Amino acid sequence: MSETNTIQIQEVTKSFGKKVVLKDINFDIKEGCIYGFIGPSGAGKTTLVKMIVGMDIPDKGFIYLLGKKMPNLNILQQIGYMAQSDALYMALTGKENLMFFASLFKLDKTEKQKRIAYAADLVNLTADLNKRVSAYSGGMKRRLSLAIALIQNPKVLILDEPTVGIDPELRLSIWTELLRLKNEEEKTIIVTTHVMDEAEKCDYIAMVRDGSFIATGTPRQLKDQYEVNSLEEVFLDAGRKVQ
Ligand SMILES: Nc1ncnc2c1ncn2[C@@H]1O[C@H](COP(=O)(O)OP(=O)(O)OP(=O)(O)O)[C@@H](O)[C@H]1O
Repeated sequence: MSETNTIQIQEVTKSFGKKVVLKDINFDIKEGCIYGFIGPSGAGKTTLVKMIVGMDIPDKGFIYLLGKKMPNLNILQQIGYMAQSDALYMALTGKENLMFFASLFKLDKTEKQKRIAYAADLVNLTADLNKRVSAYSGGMKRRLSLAIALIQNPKVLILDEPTVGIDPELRLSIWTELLRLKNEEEKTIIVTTHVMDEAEKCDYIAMVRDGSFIATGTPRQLKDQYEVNSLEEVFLDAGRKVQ
């Protein structure tokens, strides 16, 4: 693992109307590590990842990704983003969706074909690639969205609840692949999740509640610090302390 910061979040605050959704967040994300943003619905996870990707702008503070202040269109090729709701072309087939998104990036023809085959295989969609997306189940659409996030071989992967609606077997194989991408290709990965056993697989965790990071560290550090055996207990204890 390198010590380079791929993402720096500095004093980020964001409100919608009168509601402060993120309060003065400071956090560094190191290259080649998996980070989990864990927290209940409405905690502010999606708002934060959207600002990291550059789809929204902080009211106060800054986000730097690969040394560039976000938002920055020039580094979109380096960011694979999987949103919480699927943004797919329903009338097109899975393959056509992958081809469309691949065409947004600078990839030569052979590379494009290779990436499409790799991404489809990873999410177990190869056999269904010629079906229209309108005929896909919810889980298949999530899997296609994940394949799209990987299509241009980005350095940074930002995945908003990537395994919701995905069966346990495929969930496991997706995690195996995320760990491989980290270990062998030094990808930096952010995952938001409600699932504590997924949090255990992350190198670092930020527990988010009411717009603040209430606890951060490795899973081991957090359990030791709170003297408990599970991340669920850490989350509950950390939540009680800030009340
Ligand atoms: N565009 C918006 N306009 C107004 N309020 C918003 C907007 N986007 C998010 N919010 C509010 O900001 C808060 C944080 O939402 P966010 O989607 O970031 O939470 P989350 O932690 O990702 O939750 P979930 O796990 O349900 O996705 C919520 O109260 C939400 O209603």
